Amino acid sequence: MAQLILASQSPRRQELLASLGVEFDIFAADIDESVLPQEQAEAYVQRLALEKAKAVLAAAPTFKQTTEQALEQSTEQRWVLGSDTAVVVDGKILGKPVDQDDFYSMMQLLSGRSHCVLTAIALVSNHHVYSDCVSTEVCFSHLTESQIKAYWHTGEPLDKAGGYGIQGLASVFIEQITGSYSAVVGLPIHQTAKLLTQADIPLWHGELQLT
Ligand SMILES: Cc1cn([C@H]2C[C@H](O)[C@@H](COP(=O)(O)OP(=O)(O)OP(=O)(O)O)O2)c(=O)[nH]c1=O
Repeated sequence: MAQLILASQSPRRQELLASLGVEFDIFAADIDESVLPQEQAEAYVQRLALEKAKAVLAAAPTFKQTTEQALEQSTEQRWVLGSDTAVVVDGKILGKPVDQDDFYSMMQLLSGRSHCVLTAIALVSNHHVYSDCVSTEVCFSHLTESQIKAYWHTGEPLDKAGGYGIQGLASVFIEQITGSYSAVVGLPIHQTAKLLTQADIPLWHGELQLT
């Protein structure tokens, strides 16, 4: 078993973390993602990233004891990385669209203007918590009804915050971004590398030292 666990079922996060050249296991967190009353967007994504990581850390001893190899490593410090992404427009937090109507309302809100994408990361062990939150501005072109309809029918929007994937077909609608592209996709590479370095987890299979 690896020293690091990614608490995510997102294939984007898995790819982005793998690009840092770290060994990790994957264990998806199952938590309630409801927004609390009066909760601000930044506090929301930070809370969820931490809750995902802590939920998996709490479950870790159970699956750690499932193999002999794992038992050998049970004294080693284990780290869990959790992350959460939300699209924020006019203070409104957009999660994943629940259906077509929800998706249409999201696209109408995002069309022809800028919005903010917040991604929080939390790296936790039994003794430490390292965290960060990255804000990126994304500007959408004006979207027509037929473009919104065509995009819905691609099947891409459903599992993505704000109902779009900057890395996918929606890239054609994006005029400009200011901030971190990888954070919009789901995991801010630079900031994640910094947290891993704080935790003494080597990058690029041990070939890179970030100071
Ligand atoms: C805005 C945007 C979001 N997304 C994705 C990233 C996340 O996977 C998803 C936001 O939902 P999250 O709840 O942050 O993540 P998730 O449920 O997909 O995965 P997990 O909680 O297991 O880590 O939206 C893109 O892929 N591209 C984009 O441009």
